[in-house]
Amino acid sequence: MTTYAYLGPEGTFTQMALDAWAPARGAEHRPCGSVDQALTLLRAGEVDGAMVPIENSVEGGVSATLDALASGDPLVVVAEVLVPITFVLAARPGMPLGQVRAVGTHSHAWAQVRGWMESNLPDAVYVPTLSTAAAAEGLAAQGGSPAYDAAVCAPVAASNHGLEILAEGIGDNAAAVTRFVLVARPGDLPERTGADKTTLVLFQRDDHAGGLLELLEQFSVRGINMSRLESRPTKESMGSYCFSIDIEGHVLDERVGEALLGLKRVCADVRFLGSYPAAHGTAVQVSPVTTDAAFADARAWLRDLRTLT
Ligand SMILES: O=C(O)C(=O)Cc1ccccc1
Repeated sequence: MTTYAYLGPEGTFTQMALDAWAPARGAEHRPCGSVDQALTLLRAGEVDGAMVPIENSVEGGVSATLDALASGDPLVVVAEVLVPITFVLAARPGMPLGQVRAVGTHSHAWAQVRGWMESNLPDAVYVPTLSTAAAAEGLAAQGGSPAYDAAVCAPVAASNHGLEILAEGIGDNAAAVTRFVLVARPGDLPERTGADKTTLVLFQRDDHAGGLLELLEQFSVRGINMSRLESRPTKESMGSYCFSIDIEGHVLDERVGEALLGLKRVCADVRFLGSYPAAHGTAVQVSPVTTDAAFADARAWLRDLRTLT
């Protein structure tokens, strides 16, 4: 049976993403305490895949995931799942809202309920936890003096632990969506669907004027749209960054292959983090001058030139 690790414990949004992608009936789901733990199990060959959060429509990239994928033994994204996010504030039965002094949750959840907290619990202290469900679990398990009085979590995490809901729908943006990725060890490439994404991490050769432009023009001249661009410190020295990028297209698309060749020339390193079907399923718009056929025609023309002269 296929085994998947995920950011647990039970009741996380990550578990919802994994359930949506691979229902637990047909696969083993193994909860992990952190993104790093899930990826370590995967790298060690103890699980076949790992579901981890990568990006949120309100708070942006999940640094722990981006950094863990950018270094270490190579891993690749093989699928993405979008999950709409709804938060509740939950506490042990009998705790009134007015007595909540400290709130435990995941940093991305806290960032998404800041406005509600400011209006309703302006003096509440934030206590970070490794996931929203870990906050709910910790609250239920704690003895006499809990580190926090309430948890921001999914409704299912509150009910799993017999917590009472003090407020629901507390997210500042009702349309918030989090993007999760299923990561695997490099192996079979997901098939090309025409609605694909490719994830890359680019390391610059050196710091110079127009350096980022030089990387991005590799996409632009080949008609490739980017759907995410983030700079992350390489952790080597102050001011040293790599770029974590999602583009539209599959590594088997000619225009993507050509862009990768260009990047390989101008970058110190290019880390390929996979090509996989985009969750939205909408076919990538390709201009007539960047289709596979256009690249093949141009290559045939050059081949002829070289053999004729
Ligand atoms: O903590 C969770 O439940 C997670 O799955 C990570 C997360 C946290 C906040 C928003 C989306 C995902």
